Amino acid sequence: MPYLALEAHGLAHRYPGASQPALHGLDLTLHKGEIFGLLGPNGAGKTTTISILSTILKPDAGSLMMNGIDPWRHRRAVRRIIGLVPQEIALYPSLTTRENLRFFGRLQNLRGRHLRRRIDATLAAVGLEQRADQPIATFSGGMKRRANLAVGLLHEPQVLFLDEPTVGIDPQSRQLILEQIEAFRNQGTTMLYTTHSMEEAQRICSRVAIMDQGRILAQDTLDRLLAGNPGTADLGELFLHLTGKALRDG
Ligand SMILES: Nc1ncnc2c1ncn2[C@@H]1O[C@H](COP(=O)(O)OP(=O)(O)OP(=O)(O)O)[C@@H](O)[C@H]1O
Repeated sequence: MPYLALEAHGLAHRYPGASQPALHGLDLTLHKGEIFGLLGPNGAGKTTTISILSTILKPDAGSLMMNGIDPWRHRRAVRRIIGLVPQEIALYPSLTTRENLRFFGRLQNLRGRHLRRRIDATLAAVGLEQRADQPIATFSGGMKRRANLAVGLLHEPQVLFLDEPTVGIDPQSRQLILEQIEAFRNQGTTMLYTTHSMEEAQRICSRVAIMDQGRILAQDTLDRLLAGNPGTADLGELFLHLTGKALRDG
């Protein structure tokens, strides 16, 4: 039985004023050192799940353990070991990459020489050393995505949540980000990754969950999911079979 980096049971959430819950009793496990793909059409509940797992949003019901720690009782300790790369670019456009990293690093209580070392290491990890002192506003979409990724890595999280980190970028930047994500996995980082791309999920994820309308419909290795659903040749067909929708509908 692999060591679990994260264990969630029965997570439920309804946004104020919404007629339907965004999540209905979701169960999810992350094995230490794996890339886990969370797939679903628009509105399935992927971002809501990530918001709860990264302790930004409190669920109405359910339990969550992260590396054996209850994040609701020990939020500060848990926030030291998790990182979040949000779907929206969350950077100050008029500041340089280095200035953004310094600002967010201080928010994470990194200081002095350690912060400077982490900024240099993170800039190298995302391939932005040469652009470190240029304002984010001058960057291409792919470079902004890489800078966004850098912020999530600054404090060397053990568990990293990535919400569509390759959305809307050119194939070269996408390739670079996927290679970086695989490199973090090789260094032992556990990752939960949301995407609309079946090619990406097939390439980098050891296990996937397919969700729709706030529910997980299936969760396993790709091989076992395909074996358990005869007649489905790949992830796209499995997704269509389970949800009645094409994977990329947005
Ligand atoms: N702040 C909010 N207030 C009210 N409803 C919300 C809010 N955020 C999300 N929702 C609703 O909750 C449901 C799940 O949304 P969520 O953003 O988690 O889906 P998603 O799978 O991440 O979608 P996408 O692929 O479009 O990012 C949707 O019906 C959405 O309209």
